[in-house]
Amino acid sequence: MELKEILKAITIKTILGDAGKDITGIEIDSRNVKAGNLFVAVKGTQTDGHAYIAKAVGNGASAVVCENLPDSPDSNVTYVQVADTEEAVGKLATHFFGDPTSKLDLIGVTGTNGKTTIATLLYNMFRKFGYKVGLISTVCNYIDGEAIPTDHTTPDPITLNKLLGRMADEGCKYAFMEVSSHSIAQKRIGGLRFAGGIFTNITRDHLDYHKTFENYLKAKKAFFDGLPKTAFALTNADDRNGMVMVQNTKAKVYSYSLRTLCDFKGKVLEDGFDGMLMDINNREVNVQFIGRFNASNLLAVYGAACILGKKPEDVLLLLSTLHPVSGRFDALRSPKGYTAIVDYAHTPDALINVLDTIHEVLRGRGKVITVVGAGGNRDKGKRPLMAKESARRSDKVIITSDNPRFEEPQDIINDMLAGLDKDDSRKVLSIADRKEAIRTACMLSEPGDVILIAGKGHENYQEIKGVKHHFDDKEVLKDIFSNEKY
Ligand SMILES: CC(=O)N[C@H]1[C@@H](OP(=O)(O)OP(=O)(O)OC[C@H]2O[C@@H](n3ccc(=O)[nH]c3=O)[C@H](O)[C@@H]2O)O[C@H](CO)[C@@H](O)[C@@H]1O[C@H](C)C(=O)N[C@@H](C)C(=O)N[C@H](CCC(=O)O)C(=O)O
Ligand SMILES: Nc1ncnc2c1ncn2[C@@H]1O[C@H](COP(=O)(O)OP(=O)(O)OP(=O)(O)O)[C@@H](O)[C@H]1O
Ligand SMILES: N[C@H](CCC[C@H](N)C(=O)O)C(=O)O
Ligand SMILES: [Mg+2]
Repeated sequence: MELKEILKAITIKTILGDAGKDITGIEIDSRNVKAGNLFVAVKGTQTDGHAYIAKAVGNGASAVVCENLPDSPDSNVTYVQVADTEEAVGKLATHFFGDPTSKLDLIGVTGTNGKTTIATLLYNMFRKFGYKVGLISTVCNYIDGEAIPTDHTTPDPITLNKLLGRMADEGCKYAFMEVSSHSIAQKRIGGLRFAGGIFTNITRDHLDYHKTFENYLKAKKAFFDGLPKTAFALTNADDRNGMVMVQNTKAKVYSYSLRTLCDFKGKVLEDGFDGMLMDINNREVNVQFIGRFNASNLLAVYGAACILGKKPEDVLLLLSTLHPVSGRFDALRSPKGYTAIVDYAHTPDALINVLDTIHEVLRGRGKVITVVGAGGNRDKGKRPLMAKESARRSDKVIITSDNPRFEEPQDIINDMLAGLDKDDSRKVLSIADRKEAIRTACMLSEPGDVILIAGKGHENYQEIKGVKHHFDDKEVLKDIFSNEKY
């Protein structure tokens, strides 16, 4: 695409050099620049992209968008000066990749918890409706059936627009996407035109980055503030900040709730480890999900599908066929009659959340056995707390290994054990071999009991000293179940 065509997407201050040249790609990382690319210099959290302009040119960049023009410009390169490169990059990228959100409906999901669940369920549901659909999520991205691995919840603006561009080219009608607070604050979603936004909930998280809860909330709210009039904004009325999120949006506001009357109102009529019976807008539906927070997620999915024009009865029918997202409160029933739940909970808060939900459903009718470890070379402060919160909410805890990375598994286990007082210690044992730990939990379980296997969820590996060894909690369980006598 011609440089001057790309530049139509933004307001420029100065231009130095030829604007008629053909641009072969856009990059924000000098290390990825190839011949004929446009390099956009962005000020980051660690360093300033302006320091890498010469490197980008060395790698073949033929044009540069920047806030400060270099002192000694290269005569073969076109320099474009703008007020804010972070603001410009999304707009440039989306224009370069064919303005994908003018061709498909993009729905963003934001909030502290439930983004992956809701975005993935909407993706699954709309595929079942017969559409080609895209998904951008923490676990994996999809262009209809094609899986594309990811290492971000919301990718950088170049990767994101490239993905959306491919989705549009391949005929996707919808794209469902997780919108992280980082991506809003860093304008990774700049230039995208959303057809809808969904808010789940907000609790303390990511304060290392946002510094205060107030800033974190503002980042989330900015997403709704930026939605166009044509979009919908679906919010959770049960969250104390649910209505704050949408108070300044131009979008059409809808709400969902398990407590108050609103557009999409739900109630849990019966719950068990096989699923729930819910009432949604006065219709009953059986769903294969466990726990009140999933009832809330399902309401968001139901609401969004109805707003997107699907008939409530068709939506409910599909809702009943959906399965939990892999490793998110993923329950397996053993032949012996106990339930094992694989969940990605890898923080004290998430463990509290999951264990409290288990007790809500169990209502004292069985024991809870938790198998948990903590990752190596990551936040050490959470280790003792993870052990303590697990012990407080379980009849038995088996402390084991997660991804030890470059640490010794037993050292990590010892850090966890340090969080236990005398009473807690009585119900805790440690088995470093994760397979053995799961096997022991199964052996200790009786019909009606629940085992929580926490921390690794969908991960299918165990990372030890730089090598990822195949390991899958669910596979281990299935193997144990197949040899179980009942
Ligand atoms: C703290 C943070 O969010 N950082 C993100 C940010 O990078 P940054 O601002 O730190 O970049 P920087 O290293 O200071 O560099 C500044 C600029 O110089 C460029 N550069 C740098 C070096 C070089 O040699 N050449 C060069 O051109 C960089 O490409 C960048 O454009 O912008 C980059 C591009 O978008 C992101 O990849 C990067 O994510 C880092 C790796 C990260 O770990 N982010 C996490 C915290 C994150 O984004 N998480 C959220 C939520 C996760 C969840 O809870 O679900 C997510 O959406 O994934
Ligand atoms: N609506 C909810 N409210 C509270 N907790 C939830 C909710 N939905 C899911 N959870 C819990 O939070 C965990 C993460 O869920 P999910 O992956 O859907 O969230 P996310 O917002 O995508 O998180 P991330 O920030 O890691 O991408 C789940 O394992 C589950 O235990
Ligand atoms: N993305 C998170 C998840 C970690 C999950 C856990 N299994 C671990 O390895 O610590 C992290 O890197 O902290
Ligand atoms: Mg997620």
